[in-house]
Amino acid sequence: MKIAVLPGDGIGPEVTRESLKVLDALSLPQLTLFEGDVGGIAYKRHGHPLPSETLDMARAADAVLFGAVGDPECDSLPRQHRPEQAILGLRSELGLFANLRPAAGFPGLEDLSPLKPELARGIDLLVVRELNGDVYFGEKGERESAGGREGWDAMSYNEAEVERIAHTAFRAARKRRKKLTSVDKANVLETSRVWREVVVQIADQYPDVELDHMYVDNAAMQLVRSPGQFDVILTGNLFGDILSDQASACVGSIGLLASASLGERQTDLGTFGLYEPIHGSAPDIAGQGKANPVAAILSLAMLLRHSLGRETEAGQIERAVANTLTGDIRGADLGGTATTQEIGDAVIGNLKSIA
Ligand SMILES: NC(=O)C1=CN([C@@H]2O[C@H](COP(=O)(O)OP(=O)(O)OC[C@H]3O[C@@H](n4cnc5c(N)ncnc54)[C@H](O)[C@@H]3O)[C@@H](O)[C@H]2O)C=CC1
Ligand SMILES: CC(C)CC(=O)C(=O)O
Ligand SMILES: [Mg+2]
Repeated sequence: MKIAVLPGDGIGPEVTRESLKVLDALSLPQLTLFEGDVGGIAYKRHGHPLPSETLDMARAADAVLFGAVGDPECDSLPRQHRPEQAILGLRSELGLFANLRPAAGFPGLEDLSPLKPELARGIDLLVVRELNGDVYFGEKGERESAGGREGWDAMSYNEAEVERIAHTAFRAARKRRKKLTSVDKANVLETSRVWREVVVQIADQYPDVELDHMYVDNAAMQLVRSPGQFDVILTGNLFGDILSDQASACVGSIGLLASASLGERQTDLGTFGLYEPIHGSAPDIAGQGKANPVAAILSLAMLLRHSLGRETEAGQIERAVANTLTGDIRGADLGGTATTQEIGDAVIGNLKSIA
């Protein structure tokens, strides 16, 4: 079992450290970890945010454990050298087109959600976000216009791209409550019109899954008005990025939500994938011990489940996190005073009493 560990920038190394402590506590046999530079730190050390050694290391592994990238000191670099290009590059180079972002209310945290407790309690959804296309990967540039410099980014989805992510979402819905909401902006965007037509075609193969469609503006509103109505949300790269951050706040904090980015490659152990918290490098709290490591620790659980075939250990970590959150160990994001390290230690303590 080979895991490439890419901690990255800001709070990335801080939360990844806690995940690695949890992994260590599991004492899994035949596990080899490789650590690589990625993001702003990689640019500063190697002149590129995604050095070829890092990409090769990720390719050679069974799974990638990723922290976060992003560094204010790099914000004015040309786009190809910005830290964010590293995560975009990993997603596209590794063919990771399906981003799974589960969001479920944690018992004991209902009062910490900005929503009413009864609404927060009802959240149990999965955002299935397409990760290799959309406006993030379209042509982009700057040109002269009558109004001065004009920035532009092309948005597009082709049928094949929509088909494969739609299959992922329908299959996920089958294992859950069998309800799929496809979120688009088909009343305005050609990209979304093709998206919706393809999703409708694919739905024929999943008659047991109830499909509905929602415009993204309405979806953003419904997510705070009545989040319990959602089971699986299928959407594109941009809308999925935004809606999943919003879902995290509904649950209580962006420091709680994990993600798996999967493609088609199978290994002897499972599906190759990259696992990361949904949050970024949070430079505003980096180096202060204020980062909540739960999202990173739950990302490790997803890694064990999807890429290493370790469902038992994944479930144990999830239970240990849930038990920790029902206790009184809370980080600053949840109104408490526990440090990143203290939260990680508490999860390990709970894990030891479960495993
Ligand atoms: N996958 C990645 O590596 C991502 C990288 N970024 C990058 O991260 C940098 C910062 O971006 P932001 O828009 O500020 O998003 P962010 O997700 O880093 O932070 C947003 C807010 O949430 C808080 N926060 C985030 N994670 C937290 C945690 N684990 N515990 C407690 N509080 C937490 C931060 O302190 C901040 O106030 C940028 O350079 C951005 O491009 C942003 C999103 C994803
Ligand atoms: C940093 C961006 C490239 C993407 C992002 O915000 C995300 O994937 O959540
Ligand atoms: Mg994001």
